[in-house]
Amino acid sequence: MTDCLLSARGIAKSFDQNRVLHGVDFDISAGQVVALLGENGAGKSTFVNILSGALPRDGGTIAWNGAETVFRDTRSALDAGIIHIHQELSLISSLSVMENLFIGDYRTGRSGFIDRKSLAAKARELLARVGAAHIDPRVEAGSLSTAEQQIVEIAKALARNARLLILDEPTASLTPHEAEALFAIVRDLRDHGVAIIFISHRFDEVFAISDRVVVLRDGRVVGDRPVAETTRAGIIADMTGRAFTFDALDAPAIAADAPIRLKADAIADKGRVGPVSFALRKGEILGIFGLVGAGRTELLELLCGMRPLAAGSISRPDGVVPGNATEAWRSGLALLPEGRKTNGILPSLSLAENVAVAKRQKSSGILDLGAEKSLFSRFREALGIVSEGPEQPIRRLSGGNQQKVIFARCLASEPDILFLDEPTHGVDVRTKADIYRQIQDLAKKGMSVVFVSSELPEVLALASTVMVLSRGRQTMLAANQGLTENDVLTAAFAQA
Ligand SMILES: Nc1ncnc2c1ncn2[C@@H]1O[C@H](COP(=O)(O)OP(=O)(O)OP(=O)(O)O)[C@@H](O)[C@H]1O
Repeated sequence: MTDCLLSARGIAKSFDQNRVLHGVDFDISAGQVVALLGENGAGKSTFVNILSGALPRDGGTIAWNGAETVFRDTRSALDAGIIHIHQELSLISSLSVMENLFIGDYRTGRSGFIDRKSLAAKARELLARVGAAHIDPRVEAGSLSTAEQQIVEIAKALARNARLLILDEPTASLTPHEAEALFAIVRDLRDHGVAIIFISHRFDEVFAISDRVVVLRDGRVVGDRPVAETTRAGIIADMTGRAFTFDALDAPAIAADAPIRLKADAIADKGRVGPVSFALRKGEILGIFGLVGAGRTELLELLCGMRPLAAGSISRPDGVVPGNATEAWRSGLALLPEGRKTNGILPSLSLAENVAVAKRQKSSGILDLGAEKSLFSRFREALGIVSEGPEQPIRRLSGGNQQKVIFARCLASEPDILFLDEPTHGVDVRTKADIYRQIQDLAKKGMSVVFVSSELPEVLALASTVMVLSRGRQTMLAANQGLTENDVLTAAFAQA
């Protein structure tokens, strides 16, 4: 390619004995959107981390604008205009949104002090460009939801002069509406000559936005085609090495006389969510949908005792309503939180320990090493966790595999009610199907499940009952029989 902005040849990388990239060739031109696809652990993040200077390579060359280059660190890649937005967001929670947006690039006024007024105005302009005018640039970044933080990260990239933008799962916690707003920005950047590498496990998005599709399998490029010459089935076959069909799911109906496991009566917190009322029955799968900021995560936290109730009441047949996370696990509730890096993984612990931690808490700390390992092995097989073994530290796993470990932790505690906040965040297509099947099997065996998802097809495929929140208010609670995407979206935009 002559007009290549970046051309990588023979990129190789190992972690200890584990060879992760085996000579990857990759080209991208200005104004092109290339989707980089592959199963969890295929090497996508490792490859883009090398491009953005975050990881050194063991072999191969990178030409930037035709000249061979070595980006020794992220700073030098950043200076060249390579901006990498990671799967796990990197805003500094204690700083305001605007400080995060212009970090290292504060403008000073005539007095030499930071001109906060012009900073705020510029921040508002950027946030408006990414469809997030509702975010106040003066609030702490840590007070935003994961999805809102994702949007701020994109705005932050706009604040710099991106020439190559790497988006690693940018829409994982965005609803279709926000994802569409993001794509409008991506298209706009592309039309202005920015090259974009887009990593996603969502095929619709790949087809909606990419010019070319590159597929990695076990650290090798196994497909590199214009998007017009690819099909979903062809990509999946490249990714997995075999044809793969996604069995249609049928959302289980719930008997009206199934016993109630949890009842919420007009519950609300101090302003972000409520009033919400519902009764969750044995074997029921309640899917909660809503736009970013609708209060979905806050509702799960209220139900698990991790956020104080300001109004209403929660009741369970055994009378136990937990007041904190430990009580929740002990009383038979399990929560898979949103944002696995901040709330989910215990980074310095092994895989086996990460899986066993909740079960251990439930059984008052008694679980020996052998039991932990066999617990891990059971879930490794069921969920296809790609790892070197039970003692590997979790921080060394790919993002999607970390998500599977946290899911395994929830299942291992054998809860009565499983709360899942974006359970398939960063998970590949085959594992997604495995997770859906597991959730349905568990529900058939009597477990009740409450899950939040930004993927509307996921909600409609899995849930027996659908709840929609709009700006914290409940705008729909209906059996999932004959519901359409349009019904749910209408409720999500309703002004309750
Ligand atoms: N810091 C590390 N130390 C050791 N091994 C690592 C490290 N980072 C990644 N790996 C290993 O490299 C392999 C590729 O991981 P990578 O994160 O690049 O995959 P990925 O394709 O981005 O997956 P996902 O879709 O789950 O994000 C995995 O087997 C992972 O365990």
